[in-house]
Amino acid sequence: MLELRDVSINFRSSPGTFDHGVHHVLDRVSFKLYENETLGIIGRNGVGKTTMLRIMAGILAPTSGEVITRQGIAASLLTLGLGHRLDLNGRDNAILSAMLQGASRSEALGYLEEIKAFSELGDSFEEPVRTYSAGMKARLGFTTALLTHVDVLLVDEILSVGDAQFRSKAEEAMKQRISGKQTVVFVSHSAPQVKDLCDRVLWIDQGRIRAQGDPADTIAQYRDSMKPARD
Ligand SMILES: Nc1ncnc2c1ncn2[C@@H]1O[C@H](COP(=O)(O)OP(=O)(O)OP(=O)(O)O)[C@@H](O)[C@H]1O
Repeated sequence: MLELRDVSINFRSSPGTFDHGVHHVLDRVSFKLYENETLGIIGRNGVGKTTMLRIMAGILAPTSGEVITRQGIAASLLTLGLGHRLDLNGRDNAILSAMLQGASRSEALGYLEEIKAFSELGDSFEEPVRTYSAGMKARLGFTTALLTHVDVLLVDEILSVGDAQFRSKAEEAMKQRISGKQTVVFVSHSAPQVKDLCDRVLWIDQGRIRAQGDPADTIAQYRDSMKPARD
């Protein structure tokens, strides 16, 4: 339902750096995302996992290559720490985020009570988001994205925040969503979460797909690559 074909992306870095001001992040990456699958993306810090999600969401355009989506498919990026208007309260932020993820205004209003209940924000739901702690913002962001319906859910490291109680509730809700008819791309540094939630895993290294396939096998290869070499 979504395909990356020979996608490369370069960012401009400060002039005078060793790479002459151009930072090559993804280098001719190709893969297909199939309907209803949960695809995990793993790799070291800074290899381009978030960048890949942003390309799939249509937020970033690749330098070269194509992103092919079936007509009418909406992909939405579920990420934390972005997208809140600090002057607005939780309720208005939830409406705004739901609409940015493709919901109509009436659909967004229809999700509100469920978002308020799941996020456990209580009266704070009516308070400006600038008064929220990081964990409260995370609850609001996660819940809004979770309860808004999208064709492809792109999940960036969101199951690693919040307190232990909310984290396990969030993970459970995500599992239920994944086991239903939902196509998901999941970026995480947590091997147990990736093994538990994903059907297939891509390992990104030095701009390319280094390995892909069964989650346990791919994670094992990734881990082996990080072991210090012995002579
Ligand atoms: N808008 C941008 N401008 C310049 N460089 C960028 C931009 N966005 C990302 N980068 C660079 O691209 C590289 C990949 O970043 P990205 O956030 O995709 O990595 P990641 O694999 O998700 O990392 P992490 O595991 O640490 O979250 C990094 O070196 C980052 O500095």
